[in-house]
Amino acid sequence: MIFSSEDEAPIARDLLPDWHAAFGDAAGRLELEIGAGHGGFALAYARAFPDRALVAIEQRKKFATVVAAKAAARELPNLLVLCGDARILAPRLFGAGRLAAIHVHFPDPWWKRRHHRRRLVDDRMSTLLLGLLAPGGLLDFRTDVERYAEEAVVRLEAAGFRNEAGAGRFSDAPPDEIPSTREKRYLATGQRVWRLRLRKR
Ligand SMILES: C[S@@+](CC[C@H](N)C(=O)[O-])C[C@H]1O[C@@H](n2cnc3c(N)ncnc32)[C@H](O)[C@@H]1O
Repeated sequence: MIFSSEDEAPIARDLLPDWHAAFGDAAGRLELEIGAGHGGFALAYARAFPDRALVAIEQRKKFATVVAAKAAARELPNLLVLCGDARILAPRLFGAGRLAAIHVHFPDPWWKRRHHRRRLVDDRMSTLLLGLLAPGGLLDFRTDVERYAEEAVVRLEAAGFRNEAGAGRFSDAPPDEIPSTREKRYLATGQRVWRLRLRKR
């Protein structure tokens, strides 16, 4: 597991992984999930879309190990589960404009003000996510925390994303949406989920 709040090490861009060697043709549509948790989304998404490749990063080793074992048992060659801090790993794994989509579902809200800097979607991360996406690429953000959703939409639009639903607005669930582990619970209880579907211009 990798922990670092500040990481200024130079990025060896010539050492980025060869995703075509790892995934074959599916690497033509390479996607990232950040904070895969128990893997409900990653496992179902990889099965539903065998022609897409998904890299799922989860910082908790226990979770990442279990999801990776399930991916192997279910024979999902288009899913790679990695353990570490996505803020540090992502720029070392993907070149600029390499990703077709990034999925961030129910990131930890870090309620206390002094913990806000640990929030996944801050200005630095917004710029990083935008840079990793190809033009037209999708940022699929879901949260159950209204305040986080309101802050994220402002921050991400300011970073340069185009909001599919219109500026400042949230999206409905697309009919073919694949729910994450946590989202399945909310679909059962009816608890509201705020969704952002944002595009790189
Ligand atoms: C509230 S859980 C949601 C899990 C899953 N996305 C879902 O919807 O069921 C948030 C997850 O993100 C992981 N996480 C938080 N920050 C992370 C980071 N910087 N890099 C990778 N994983 C992270 C946590 O360990 C946790 O498993």
